Amino acid sequence: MLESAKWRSWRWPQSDSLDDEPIMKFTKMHGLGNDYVYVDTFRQDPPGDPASLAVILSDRHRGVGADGLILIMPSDRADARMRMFNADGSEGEMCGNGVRCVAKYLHDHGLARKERVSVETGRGVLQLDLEVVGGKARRVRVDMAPPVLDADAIPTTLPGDPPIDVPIELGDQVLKVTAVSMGNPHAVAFVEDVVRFPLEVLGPLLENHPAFPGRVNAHVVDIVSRGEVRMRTWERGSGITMACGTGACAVCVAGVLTGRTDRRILAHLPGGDLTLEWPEPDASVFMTGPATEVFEGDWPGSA
Ligand SMILES: N[C@@H](CCC[C@H](N)C(=O)O)C(=O)O
Repeated sequence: MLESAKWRSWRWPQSDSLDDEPIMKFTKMHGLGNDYVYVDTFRQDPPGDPASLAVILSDRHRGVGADGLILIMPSDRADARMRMFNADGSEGEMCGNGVRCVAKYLHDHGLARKERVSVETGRGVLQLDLEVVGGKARRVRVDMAPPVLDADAIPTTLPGDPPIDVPIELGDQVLKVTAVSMGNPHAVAFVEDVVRFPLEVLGPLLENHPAFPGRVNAHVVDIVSRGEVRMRTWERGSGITMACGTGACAVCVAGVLTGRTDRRILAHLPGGDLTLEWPEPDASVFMTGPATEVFEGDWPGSA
């Protein structure tokens, strides 16, 4: 067969397993490029196996393409409940960029048409204040609850409550990490230059380090000033992402605990900026940033 004819008769492989699936409506949203497929289970049944669905939908070549899946569900304690699944199908207790998008969805889609909404998460019920412009929520300020600093609860086997600047070995490198939980676990390392840091190599080593029995979200940070930092993230279960909201909160807390930053900071992430504030030791951390809806779709599609 001529080379050109061979290509004309070749077909993209189709996945048979999708043929009999019922149509599921979804909304693609992101906070600073940290993107998820959102499924509203107020208006349709929840998917039977959200962990497997998260893996399929997140695939950037054969799926919708996302850092994971977020279910927006009815709650008897709040305006809605959120469950989040990483791209590898593991469930995260909390997602800062995700919860801002959930609040925007509740407002813009008429499920809670008000400027203060509550969302039940693995970190408890959180309160979120919306900045509404032209009838749509654009920015959201979230009361992220106080950080968890007890090593067993983070969880980590590193010494200290919390562990502060503890050296750990990653391959042939040593990195000093501060561990904080915002409902989900974070390890923060202050480095010289976040852009030059080999996050794609050391991120997975830190995520899976034995000192973190539940794995960990890994962040590298460099200090611009006492009120401004740059950070990059390797997320547990999703790899490098453009932003991590809970991670930025953990960076704010780690900056204060290590004496490097003030209690209010502007964090520059690859996807944009977040403002973080931890007003006093036992207080909540407050996170402010944008939430964006990109498009709605059906899964599986009609092709
Ligand atoms: N992107 C998120 C965090 C998502 C969960 C995380 N990967 C985990 O497993 O804990 C954020 O914006 O906070």
